[in-house]
Amino acid sequence: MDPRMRSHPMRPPLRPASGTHRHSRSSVCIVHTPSLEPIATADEEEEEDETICESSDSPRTSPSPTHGQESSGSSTDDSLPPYKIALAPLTDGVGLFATRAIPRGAVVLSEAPVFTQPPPPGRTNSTVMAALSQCTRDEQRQYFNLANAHKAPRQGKRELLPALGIFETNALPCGKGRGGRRAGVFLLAARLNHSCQPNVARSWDECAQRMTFRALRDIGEGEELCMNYVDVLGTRAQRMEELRTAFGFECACEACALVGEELLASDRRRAAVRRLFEEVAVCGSEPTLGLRKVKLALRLLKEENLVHYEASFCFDAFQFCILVSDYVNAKLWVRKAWEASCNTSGPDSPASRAFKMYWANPRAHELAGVLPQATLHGPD
Ligand SMILES: C[S@@+](CC[C@H](N)C(=O)[O-])C[C@H]1O[C@@H](n2cnc3c(N)ncnc32)[C@H](O)[C@@H]1O
Repeated sequence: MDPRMRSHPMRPPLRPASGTHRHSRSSVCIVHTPSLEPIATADEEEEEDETICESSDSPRTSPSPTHGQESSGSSTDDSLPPYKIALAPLTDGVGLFATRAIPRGAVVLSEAPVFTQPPPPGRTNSTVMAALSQCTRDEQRQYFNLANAHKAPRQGKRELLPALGIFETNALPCGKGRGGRRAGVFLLAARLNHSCQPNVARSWDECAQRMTFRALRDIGEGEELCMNYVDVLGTRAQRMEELRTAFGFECACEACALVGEELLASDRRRAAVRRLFEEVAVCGSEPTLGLRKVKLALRLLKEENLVHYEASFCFDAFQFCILVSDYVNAKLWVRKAWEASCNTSGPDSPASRAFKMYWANPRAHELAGVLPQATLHGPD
């Protein structure tokens, strides 16, 4: 389960090194996510969307799924689920498939966990069994029909008892409880397979205690809905190794099926984006160079059909612009970051709310005007 807790890397939130609100030129540091302090707190290590509201130990909401809700302007009035469970030919089991076209940003599914568990060592087969005893017969039946990647021992990992094995195969991170970060099983979303070119993003809604799954791009009728269990910026060999170790399967996704020149090009692009992600963070005193790197990363991400990091890079570009008091372009970049964030995690996520706040008032960012004035570029 652990790798699914880190579907993509995020930098820690911006924290002034000295506790002051200004920076010397040499200490300027670009961070990939906004400081959420004015609005909310977030655990950036695992990039969860956690809005300040009731305790995450609040009573469980109904696990009945909802779907087809709106996000940032996309619209559908069809009340039937936009997915169905069907055999997934490239995997051993089933998957979720779109039953109609789903526009980018639309909520595909919103589901409460059937139950949650604390992190190990507080999570054992007995604690999972105890939680299951509180579920209905139908939920128990559905639970024991889910995939189990821990049926047999493999690669130094011991076999797990069925209840725990199913939990570790299917659970997703969902907020913090008293015992630490919790994970839960979502009976429908557990059917989402992994893709290194995912078309669905998940975000945890702390207030509603539900996981929301949104379309990362326009999805066609019949297309399989897939999220990513591990970070997808590695080369195919790195991704395969991680999936094999954690889940014991050989990834059969479109990106991993590439061969020859196409595979080499894909590996090169992903490796370059990962490198740029690191390099951009240390370009604080060279905003022109930093912005060039952001634009290159965005182009490579587009070529790879990867959407996940768009908001993050656009927010980096915003920071380069505000460093030199280019508020016109800063607003264009942070608006783009907001749009991307709404599409992946919804308008109420802490990141989306922070982007919106900086869009309204870019001067509120603590890096504003730290470097001599200049004019940079807006998005293409
Ligand atoms: C959370 S379940 C996903 C749903 C599962 N296919 C089912 O039938 O219930 C995870 C398991 O699905 C399979 N799986 C998921 N993504 C895959 C992929 N890209 N390639 C091959 N198998 C995959 C693996 O067996 C994995 O352990």
